[in-house]
Amino acid sequence: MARSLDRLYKGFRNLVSLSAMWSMKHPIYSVSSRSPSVRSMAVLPFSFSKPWDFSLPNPSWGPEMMQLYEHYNSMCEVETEGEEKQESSWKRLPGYNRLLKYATGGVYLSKMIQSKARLFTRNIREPGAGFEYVLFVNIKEQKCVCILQAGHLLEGPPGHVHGGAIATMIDTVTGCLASLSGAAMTANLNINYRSPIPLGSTVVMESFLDKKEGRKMFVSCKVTSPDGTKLHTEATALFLSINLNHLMGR
Ligand SMILES: CCCCCCCCCC(=O)SCCNC(=O)CCNC(=O)[C@H](O)C(C)(C)COP(=O)(O)OP(=O)(O)OC[C@H]1O[C@@H](n2cnc3c(N)ncnc32)[C@H](O)[C@@H]1OP(=O)(O)O
Repeated sequence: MARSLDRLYKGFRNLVSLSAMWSMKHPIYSVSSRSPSVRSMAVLPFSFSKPWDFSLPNPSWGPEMMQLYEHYNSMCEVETEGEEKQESSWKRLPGYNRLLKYATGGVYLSKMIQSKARLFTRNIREPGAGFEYVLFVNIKEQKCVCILQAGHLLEGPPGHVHGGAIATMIDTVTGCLASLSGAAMTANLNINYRSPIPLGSTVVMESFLDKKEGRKMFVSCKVTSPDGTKLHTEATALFLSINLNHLMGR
């Protein structure tokens, strides 16, 4: 089991480099089926034989979501300086509803639960209904950007996004950043909600690694309107890198 978890995090790191390859060749939803690390990392939300990459555009994405996706996706392309080509430090992270085909987890999980487990933010099948998002990371700058379009199933106050849904996404974005160099868990998350997010709207979530002290990673996150003029939410988080046995209840 510990080995499987290790594969999960290695796989997550692989995704960073794989995503660049995919973004260059997608028709929408196409995913290389040749990579064994990808095949082993996801189960299907639908009856397709390939893992479904939720981070690629679908018809529910509005113009702002598409525009921002294209903006950041174009930054992931290979940069050319004169004759020289160099890999961009931006990568799009593919998004699956499962990180491993066969879940691993605490020793208390039954096989039945494990087989049904799904990533919280990727378990709504109807396009546009829940969390529509795509993550981009800049490894050099230790920065993560998420473009989020919040669907109608995320309602909290009438017509606006639930604070828990916003917290979920902040945890996801900061968590991705903190996990780039290995397994990490949220120890602390502080959120200031500054202005409500209308349902159906698109927001930009930017996360930075502020400080690293041993196992501790201090990460901040800001949620704004696409043009950056409206601040919706601010957060700081503490992540602790963990030994994978920690998740095995040992
Ligand atoms: C790749 C997929 C992308 C998806 C991303 C999704 C990301 C989602 C991330 C999550 O949601 S994780 C789930 C929510 N988090 C948890 O369930 C964590 C539950 N808590 C724990 O498991 C442990 O408390 C934890 C691993 C966080 C820390 O336990 P440890 O035993 O490893 O640490 P320890 O208690 O020894 O503390 C180590 C240091 O951290 C400090 N510390 C620990 N918890 C703290 C806290 N809450 N606030 C401030 N400091 C804290 C602690 O004081 C100490 O400081 P010093 O070294 O300076 O003495």
